[in-house]
Amino acid sequence: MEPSSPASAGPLTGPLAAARRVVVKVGSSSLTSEQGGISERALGDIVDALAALRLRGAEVVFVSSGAIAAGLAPLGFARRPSDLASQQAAATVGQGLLMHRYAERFARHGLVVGQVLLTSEDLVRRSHHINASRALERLLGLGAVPVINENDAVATQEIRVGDNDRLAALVAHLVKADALLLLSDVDAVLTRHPDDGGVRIPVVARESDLDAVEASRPGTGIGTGGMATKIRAASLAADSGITALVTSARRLSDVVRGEDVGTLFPARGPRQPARRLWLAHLADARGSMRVDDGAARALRTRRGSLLAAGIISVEGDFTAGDAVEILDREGALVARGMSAYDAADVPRMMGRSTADMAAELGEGYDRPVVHADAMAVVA
Ligand SMILES: Nc1ncnc2c1ncn2[C@@H]1O[C@H](COP(=O)(O)OP(=O)(O)O)[C@@H](O)[C@H]1O
Ligand SMILES: N[C@@H](CCC(=O)OP(=O)(O)O)C(=O)O
Repeated sequence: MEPSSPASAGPLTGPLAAARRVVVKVGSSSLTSEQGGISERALGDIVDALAALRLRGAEVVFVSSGAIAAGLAPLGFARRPSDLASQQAAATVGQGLLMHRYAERFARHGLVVGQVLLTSEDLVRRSHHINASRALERLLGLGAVPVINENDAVATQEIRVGDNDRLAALVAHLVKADALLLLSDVDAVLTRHPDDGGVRIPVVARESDLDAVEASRPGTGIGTGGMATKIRAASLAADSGITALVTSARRLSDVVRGEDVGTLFPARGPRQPARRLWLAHLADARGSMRVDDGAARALRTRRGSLLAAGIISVEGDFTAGDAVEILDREGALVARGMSAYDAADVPRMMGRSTADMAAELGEGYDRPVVHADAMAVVA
């Protein structure tokens, strides 16, 4: 079948209007049946809707869960095992099956897919981050649809992102997407679980719009995070300048047509630099510094740099360039940032002005301990 041209499909409208690049994440619950196994029909509908999105001129990056769920039945598991090794085994089988189906179905629209399996290391380490981004850019440049999942077969507990909603938000940032769609088996974020009579929240413009939302009850047991991980991921995207929409996979074609469905998290503020997002959401803090009230205020209200004069104690064994947590007197997190000095250097700098430090400690001690550009202040 020949695909129709983008022009004939018409431009995107609604929340996706003007979106040049869209990350779409589909959860396991939308791809597999409760008995396990891939639902051919659901998968086919999703791929057709993604192809329609492409034909309307948007580049599509597809984050697909479902590897573990799709691998259960072939390996004889009656339900999702709780141990990591069995989940890894199921994922190796299921991921192959899923990719086979995707390649086949996208080909009907003249589209080629490329599998990209990531671990948190690929996103956390800045050098890997750049590698992943380069590969994805090239794939998109060649007109292919990247199909992304966590590399479950090798992702141990320590290096696991663990939930694909978060993975999708991080990927959206990585590829500088304009929009993120999180698709599940429920049409929107509701005030509470659908079985408890939840009603749709159409827009989350600020955190307080979620005050009345109860999202802790899990879904079917096929997916992992429930609504809570979607809310966190959509908020992460919106905070870093990417509009997010939470709806069901069934409504994807309505979204592509510009209909008012799901829960929209409009982008709040400008796109964040990669380093700040890394610090805020990914970096593994190697230590902490407690600061006095004046320094905590300067960071929180003026987004200033952390000077040695405001530091009252230091903990951990970090070296210059490591991420550290900056805590106020009471121990509440103020910011995360990259220390310009080793932990061992900080005690003799504490309480001194930058000018004194340079005069008394010599060359190399004339910089703030954490520069504002290398810091993400916690909202
Ligand atoms: N406030 C809520 N609004 C919508 N769904 C909710 C809410 N609280 C809990 N849920 C449950 O979360 C489920 C979606 O999460 P999950 O099953 O993990 O999906 P996925 O596999 O798509 O990631 C819904 O099917 C629903 O049962
Ligand atoms: N990487 C795992 C999915 C993890 C996950 O977050 O699942 P889901 O809640 O269905 O999006 C898999 O492919 O099975």
